[in-house]
Amino acid sequence: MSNKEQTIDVKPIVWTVAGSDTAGLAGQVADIRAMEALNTHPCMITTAVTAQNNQGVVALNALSYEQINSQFEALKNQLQPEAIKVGLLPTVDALNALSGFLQDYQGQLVLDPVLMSSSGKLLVEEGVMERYPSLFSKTTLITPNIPELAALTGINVCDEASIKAAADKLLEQGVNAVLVKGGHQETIELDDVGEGFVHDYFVSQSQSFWLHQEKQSTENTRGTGCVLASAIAAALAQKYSLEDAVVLGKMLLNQALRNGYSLTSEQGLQKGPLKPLAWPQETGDVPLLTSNMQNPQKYQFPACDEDKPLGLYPVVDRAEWLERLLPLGVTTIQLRVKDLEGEALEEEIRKAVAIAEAHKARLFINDYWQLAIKYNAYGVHLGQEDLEATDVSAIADAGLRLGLSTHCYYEVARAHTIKPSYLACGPVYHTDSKDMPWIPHGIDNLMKWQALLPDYPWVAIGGINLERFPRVVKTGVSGIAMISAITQACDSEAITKTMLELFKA
Ligand SMILES: Cc1ncc(COP(=O)(O)OP(=O)(O)O)c(N)n1
Ligand SMILES: Cc1ncsc1CCOP(=O)(O)O
Ligand SMILES: [Mg+2]
Repeated sequence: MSNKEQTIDVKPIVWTVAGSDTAGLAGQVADIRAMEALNTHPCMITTAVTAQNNQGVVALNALSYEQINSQFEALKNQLQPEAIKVGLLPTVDALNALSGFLQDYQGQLVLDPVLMSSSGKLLVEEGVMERYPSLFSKTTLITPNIPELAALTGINVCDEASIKAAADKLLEQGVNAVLVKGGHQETIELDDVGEGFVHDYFVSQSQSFWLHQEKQSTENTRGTGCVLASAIAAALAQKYSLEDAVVLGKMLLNQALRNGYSLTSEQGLQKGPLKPLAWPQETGDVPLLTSNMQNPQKYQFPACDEDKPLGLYPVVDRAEWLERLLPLGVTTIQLRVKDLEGEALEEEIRKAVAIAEAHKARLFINDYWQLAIKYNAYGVHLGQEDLEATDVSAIADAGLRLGLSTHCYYEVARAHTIKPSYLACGPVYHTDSKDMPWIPHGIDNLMKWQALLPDYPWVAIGGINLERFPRVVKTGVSGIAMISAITQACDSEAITKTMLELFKA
């Protein structure tokens, strides 16, 4: 036997605490499909054996406290969950069995408050809804649709303001975050929002945003809520942040809706299930993400000369670097000044624009979008926190290119909504040039995002040096950005020339 250490690929475990569905459309069948698609292992705690067909729920056979509790007991020491998805809790007994287990549980929990079937049949006994708040202190995310939000809060949810008020009420009652699903928005008044979009609202103590998705025209929608909540739980189990898990959950849902199928062609009975398949990789599945409910504004930014990759992309802090690097053949460069203001800053930008123009190079100005417009730079590079104080339309209207940083799925969705001229992915490796809360993505993630949004030029940044350079070139990115490998090299000109050659090769 070899003494080489064996590496075992351990799959994160996710529990579904929910009802079964004889018809194989919703409930735990849907949960399992979603959890497996996101590369996690599902364990099942069944709260009710439902008798369903494609017309609806025929019978709901709730399991007893002992029957449910024995399932928790069987799993709790051997197959501990990274995350739990809770669906149908038909009885107070089911809720009590779950509450008992949760007393010592510190992990993630996604609560999908299943109260009614899609045909309007009440699925929970008296007393269950009133006891829901007892689960809230353990709830990472609750995912009500509009009727469920109204039932849980007693608020008449009829417009944007009441969606927000009702979601805030759930936060006040102790849940960590709320995702209000927009699937039932026919019932509410939407100001200035065009037809054809579904709008979901996310809110936590620290953040809120809207997700927008063009409605898919399909009858095969059974199990939609189950797939979404399970996908979010699976993404949490994969250690994604909550915001990322929500975006990934939506992406898997969109994929699943596209791949849904019918079981019969009989009129009125065609409603089939969704089919989540695998890690979402299609551009069309990425939701649009904004801070308000209105359909996202469409911007048009010029391209960065599509036939010419951005190439080696030094990020420098003074205009004099342009004098040194552009004559070597560098065609893209960024001025990133963090220690000047007022006249001195403006002078540095003015000088850099003039030098770049003389060399016909593409100069991006970091952060200072107004000065970039004033001096007519080639483009602006912004991080997502910069966006809050930016008039994005002004940059587009001035005809400047826009590059946006992305560090996670949430930011990828937000950037894609703006449709900039390029997207930057970082940090690819650990960087000492900036304090960053992000775990380095590595080459694999860079390639995953490029494959997800292949229509953008991608720029890799973070910890890229001469040794790593060839590996990054091989990913096919349009540009490779760096600070220290060039600006702190013993011979900046020599390393620049070597990298320019490596990019060409
Ligand atoms: C090409 C490129 N990618 C990412 C960044 C980082 O920009 P940002 O997130 O705005 O952070 P600061 O550079 O302002 O610290 C970049 N500058 N260039
Ligand atoms: C500004 C920035 N944004 C993501 S990584 C990074 C720093 C890159 O610097 P270096 O190339 O020295 O790692
Ligand atoms: Mg910035």
